[in-house]
Amino acid sequence: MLSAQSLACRRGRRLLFRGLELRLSPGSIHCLRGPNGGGKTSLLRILAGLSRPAEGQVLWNDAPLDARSRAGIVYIGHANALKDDLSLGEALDFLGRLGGQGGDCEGALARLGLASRRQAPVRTLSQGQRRRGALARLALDEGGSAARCWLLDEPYEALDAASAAALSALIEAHAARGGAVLLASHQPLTLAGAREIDLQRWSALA
Ligand SMILES: Nc1ncnc2c1ncn2[C@@H]1O[C@H](COP(=O)(O)OP(=O)(O)OP(=O)(O)O)[C@@H](O)[C@H]1O
Repeated sequence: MLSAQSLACRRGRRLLFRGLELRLSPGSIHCLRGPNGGGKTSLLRILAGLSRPAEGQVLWNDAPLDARSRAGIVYIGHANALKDDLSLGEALDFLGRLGGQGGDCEGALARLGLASRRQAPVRTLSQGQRRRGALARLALDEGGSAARCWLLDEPYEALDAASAAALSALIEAHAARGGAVLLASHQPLTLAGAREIDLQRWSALA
């Protein structure tokens, strides 16, 4: 599905990693590990097509990633990207449309335990509720036909135990449907069939 060949990443004057090889196949779950500042966010952004690598390339089904194939990727970064002035339902609907996801917003919010907050302005939500709202985008994929690749940056941050369990269930179900998932996390995770990728293997930092 999504793969990387000989990737190198430079931030400012520092080379973070080089020679990175990666293959995210349908049905796979990978957990990206590495120390603070090691380049996990930088790698996810490169894989999502949001920034360019210093060397190497990102491939979608063995062809260079382009605007069309980027539609197959759902990237959820540190920022939740929910507009403060919209209601949660409107903000999710906007994000879903922008990402070419159809899906049922009401059902997606219910999956993350946010059904009762659908009309609430985003600005009135707690940190954990905003994170859950952003992650409800993943539930929009549930009825979709195309198996996408999810790139998630610290998705468990700020989640309570019930929401973390709901997220794990979404990730495992997505992989079972033939989707691929790469998530960066510092937390110990128990996701069925997940493999670890240690970014330090390609580190160029002294
Ligand atoms: N816009 C930028 N300009 C220059 N350097 C940057 C920029 N953004 C990030 N960096 C640097 O790149 C390095 C890697 O940052 P990145 O956010 O990818 O790490 P990370 O592994 O995700 O870290 P964390 O575990 O703390 O989230 C850090 O040293 C950071 O200071």
